[in-house]
Amino acid sequence: MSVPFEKYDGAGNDFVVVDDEDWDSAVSEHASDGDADGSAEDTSPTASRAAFARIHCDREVGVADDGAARHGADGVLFLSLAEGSDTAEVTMTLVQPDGSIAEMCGNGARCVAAWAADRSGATTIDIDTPAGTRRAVVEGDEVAVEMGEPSFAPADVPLAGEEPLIDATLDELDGTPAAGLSVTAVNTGVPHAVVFVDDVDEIDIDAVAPPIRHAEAFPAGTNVTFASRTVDGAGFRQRTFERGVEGETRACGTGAVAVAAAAKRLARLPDGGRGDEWLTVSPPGGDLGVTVPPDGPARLRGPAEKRFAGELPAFDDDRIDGAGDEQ
Ligand SMILES: N[C@H](CCC[C@H](N)C(=O)O)C(=O)O
Repeated sequence: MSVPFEKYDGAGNDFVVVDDEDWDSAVSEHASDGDADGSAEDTSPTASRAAFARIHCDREVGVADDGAARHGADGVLFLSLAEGSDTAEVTMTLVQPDGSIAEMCGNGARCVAAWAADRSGATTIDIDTPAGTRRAVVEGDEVAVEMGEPSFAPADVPLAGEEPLIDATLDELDGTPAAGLSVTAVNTGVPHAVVFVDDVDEIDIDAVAPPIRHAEAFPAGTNVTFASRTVDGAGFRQRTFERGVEGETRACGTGAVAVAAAAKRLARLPDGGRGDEWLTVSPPGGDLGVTVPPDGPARLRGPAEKRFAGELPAFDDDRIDGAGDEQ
């Protein structure tokens, strides 16, 4: 039983894209064919989606690009497209490599818009996410997407404490590789702990990020985004250790917005900016543009490209069951 997919990426943050209709017919065929072992996990779409994501996002043995140079993905985008007259509407569900569902994904949303434009010809796309509906506009090979208003409120991030974390050190990090680092906690659709450093290239992210990612200060966990000013001072370099990927990604859209929002809150924007100018934030995978205006939603802009298409086993029971059992 296989399911068609397309591989997209936004500045190297890459996703397997599956149309919900294709997934649902694979699920119902699988159940009716009696392939299912009869357990709820085997045919329940949610559990099966998690198992599908675990297997095909794996960086060692997951989906391979044409040259098999790179395996896996930063998540699976399950999409449902409704076409209007000159706009399109897409319901987006991002299942991450650990099987978790993320409330929002900035680069994923931009890839969703490119996918919808490729299918419908529309250039304005409304994307329904668990974090709310976000409007995207496709402009050539770039996509700009509204990202809502960043929030530092403890209830929004969310935080365990009553006070916002603004350039704050966490006692619980003492004795860990993250000891002494200051974090600024902001929700840009998902939680981010932003850490400004002198040079992001000097960070041992796999050692320093996990103590913050799992800190008790963040009851829902958090993504960990490091930022340093570019040499010319006009923008920021960015590196993000992502919750749900449990590792560094080549780009993170909500992370780029978090850098701009935290820089604005800490009066670190270039030339004392108010945030309504486009700010370049540069993760390893490519440049992103961000605005964080005083009176409206943040916006994220950058490339979103289709790389290749194919078919993947949806319910290869020998492999999926194993993955499902790990839950
Ligand atoms: N890992 C994130 C979701 C994906 C965010 C990132 N890929 C982006 O482009 O915003 C989380 O679980 O909060």
